[in-house]
Order: sequence, then C-alpha cells, then structure tokens
Amino acid sequence: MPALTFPTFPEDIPTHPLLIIDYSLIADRDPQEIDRLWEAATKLGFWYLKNHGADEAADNMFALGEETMALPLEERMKFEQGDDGMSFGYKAAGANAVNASGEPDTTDFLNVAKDDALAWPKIARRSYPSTANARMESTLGPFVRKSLEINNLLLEIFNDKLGLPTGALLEKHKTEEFSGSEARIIRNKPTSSTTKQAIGSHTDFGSLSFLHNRLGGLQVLVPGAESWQYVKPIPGHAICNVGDALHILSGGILRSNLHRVIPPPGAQAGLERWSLVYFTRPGNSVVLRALVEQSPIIAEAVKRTPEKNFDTGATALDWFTRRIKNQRLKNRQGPETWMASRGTEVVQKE
Ligand SMILES: O=C(O)CCC(=O)C(=O)O
Ligand SMILES: [Fe+2]
Repeated sequence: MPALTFPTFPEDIPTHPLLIIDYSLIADRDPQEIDRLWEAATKLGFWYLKNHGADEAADNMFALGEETMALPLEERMKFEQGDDGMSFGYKAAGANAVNASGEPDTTDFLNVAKDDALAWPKIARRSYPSTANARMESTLGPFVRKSLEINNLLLEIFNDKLGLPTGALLEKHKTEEFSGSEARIIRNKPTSSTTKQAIGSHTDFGSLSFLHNRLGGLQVLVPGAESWQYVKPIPGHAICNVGDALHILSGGILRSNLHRVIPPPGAQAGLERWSLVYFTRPGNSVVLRALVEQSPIIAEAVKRTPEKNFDTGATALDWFTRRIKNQRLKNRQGPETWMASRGTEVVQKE
C-alpha cells in the first residue's frame, strides 16, 4: 500500500481554500450546509467533503493500485485502453498529451467501469488485470457503490436547487444504463522535474468527480486568477468537483473548472504520488444539452448567456469518446488534435 504517513504539505506556498462541506449534514438535508454546497458548486465547482464514510474503501483501492502497478508492464499492457476512445482499462505513462504541443503525461492509471464492478462475476464492458479481478467483490464493488451513493445524493441536492422535477438528474445517470462512469487509480512516478505536468490542464468529462489524494500536486485555475493554485490534501477529506456534463445540463449554473496535476511540492517532491477518483458520468444515450424544458431556472440561465452553446448535439458516449481519443498521442496529428480533446473550457473563459 502507498505509505500512510507523508512529509507535510509545505506551509509557505499559496493554496486555494476550498469550502469544506459536511456530508453528514447534507445527508440530513441541512439547509445551511446545502447553501454552502451550492455556493461551492456554482462559484468554483470544487469543494472538500468530510464525513463521507468512504475512507476505508479508498484505502483498499490504493492497495489494489499498488498490486496492479507491481505487475510487469507487459502484463498491464494486455489491458491497455487502446486508441479508439475507450477509457476502461490500463493507461500507460506517456500515452496522453498534456498540452497542444504534444508533451507526454507522466501518470499511469487503471480505470474500472462502474458497469463491470456492479456486474461481476459477469463481464459487462471489458476484462481487467488479475489484481482487479481478485478485488472486484471485496474492494471495487464497495468503493463503486459507496461513491455512487454519495454522488447520487449530491445530484439530488443539485436537482432541487436547479428547480428540476424530482428525479430528473438521476434519470440522466441511471445505475443500470451503461455509461462512462468509472473508478480510476492514478500513479505518478517521480521525475527529475518539479514542474513537469503529470496530467495536463483539463475539465472533467462527466458530471461529478469524487477524488482522494494524499500528496499535493493538484492545482486549480480559479476564475479571474492569473496563476494556478494548489489544493492542499487534508486527511479524511475528499475533493469533489463538477464536470462538463453537469455544467451543460445545468445551462452553465454549475461550474466545471480547469485543473491539472504537477509533481508534489516542497518536502513531498520526489515521492510517488497516488490518487483515486470515482467519476459519475451520464448514461451513454443521454444527449448533452441544457435541461431548459424541465426548469425555468435553467432556461433563464441559458437565455442570459446567448454567447454560450449549451446544446452540444452529442450523446455522453460521443462526447466522452471524442475527448479520450484525441488525448492519445498515438492519434495526434498536430495542435488541432489537442483542441479536439477539449470540453467546456473553451466556452467558459471569463
Ligand atoms: O490526481 C489528482 O489529484 C486529480 C486527477 C484528475 O484530475 C483526473 O484524473 O481527472
Ligand atoms: Fe480531473
């Protein structure tokens, strides 16, 4: 398992203070806490979440990560995600671009589909390394189910705040429908550079991301700010953020913010960095457009911003496949390939 104690995050570098949201208060439908969550999700689109009850499941996932990355590379490569825009499987370090000039990323990760974790022992989408199979029942299933419970509750809260009919957002994220929803375990091996991007600047593709990290390196580009700011990991606190799909469905009310990963700073530099995410993404068939017919609040928001296009004409599957495919360096032709991997960041500049 990745080390449990780490050198502390340096005191002397600026960090961005995210709002800390108490999941247990949200579960009790505490109106003040819901207002704080709403503020976080609409202004920056990032917040800390405490009392979520997923720490043990997350620790087991980190153990699975370590076991998987200890397999010979040749073995991991049998499960590589490939170049056609499928996300599930193993992604080798250097397979993706981090910017328009085609610099390679430095992370490798394993993505396991929600559909496979829930269908086990049946194979729903694809097969995985033996280490993942061995932990489907004990580790992946519980982590995926817990993450789904948390993200679905957050979707219900946003649903009400957006003035949507009960169940409208959950309808777009049906557990039974195949989707791009997945668990991802990420490893960043140290390099000699302290600034090289591990994961390039991006917005997340789906609706909600539930992130666990132990070391620094995650940075956000806060609206109106000139430079990137670190988000400091706090033990027991997950980091949650809104992705492009929810930004679009909400007519831009919920913010999908740019972020990236660089090597850990200060005394943490030189350490292997592990992180873990559960991505909730809409069902494959869901068309990504603002839900204007279902909510006057969303209709109003879209009317206020005629310069932005909240009707992509794409299904979640198409949107997702396009972005994954064009990140892959094997598919790169030039800077236009990077542009083709972009999401709402191109319309969100403020
Ligand atoms: O590793 C992190 O802290 C963030 C990872 C991330 O942004 C992603 O996988 O989309
Ligand atoms: Fe991300």
